[in-house]
Amino acid sequence: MGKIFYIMGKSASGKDHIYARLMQHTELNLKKMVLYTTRPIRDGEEEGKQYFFTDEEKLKEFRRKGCVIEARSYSTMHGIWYYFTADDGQVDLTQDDYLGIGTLESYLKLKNYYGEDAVRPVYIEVEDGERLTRALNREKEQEKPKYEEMCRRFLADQVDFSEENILKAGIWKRFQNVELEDCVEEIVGYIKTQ
Ligand SMILES: Nc1ncnc2c1ncn2[C@@H]1O[C@H](COP(=O)(O)OP(=O)(O)OP(=O)(O)O)[C@@H](O)[C@H]1O
Repeated sequence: MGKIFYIMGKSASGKDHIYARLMQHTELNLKKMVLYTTRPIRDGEEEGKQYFFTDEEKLKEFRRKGCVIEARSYSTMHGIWYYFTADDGQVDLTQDDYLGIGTLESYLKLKNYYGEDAVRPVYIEVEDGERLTRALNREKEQEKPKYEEMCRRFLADQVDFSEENILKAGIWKRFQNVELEDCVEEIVGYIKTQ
């Protein structure tokens, strides 16, 4: 039976970078599990790579078909952004292992949908000051930096990823992203034992 390795962590903890590095470890044979979002694409992102960039109409269509596994919305400085996971035929756990990225809430919904044993958490942590520095540096490189949105997410994450919520989700293992390569190696070791 295949597993879904699900990367979680606060904003700018390095999820996208870790995801990309794990996909390069071809010996793990992980397939992509790509979420949908209605947020605008950022410079450097590609359709179907970080997300499927879509609109609310598509979300409604998936809802009508009954294949939305989880959906969440954020009231941002730029309007409401939706993120959702749909059972769109991507995942076949009889065949493969998958790698996904999400929130604590979506992790719980995935476990509910695919079964407790099918979903394994990969929780990434970075010291807050360092993480804010990384977030700011990343934002500065954008053509149109969204500093207010960056701050909103930083504050919202402190609530969404509170210690209480992490423990409630049953997450006991955390991977520290100090040096990216060391962190990736540790996760590779963990995946191989699952
Ligand atoms: N170990 C590291 N050392 C230094 N910088 C890092 C490290 N890991 C990631 N970064 C940098 O931190 C920034 C955030 O990384 P990334 O975009 O992967 O985070 P994320 O968790 O996917 O963020 P978000 O949830 O906000 O999209 C990037 O600019 C990346 O280059």
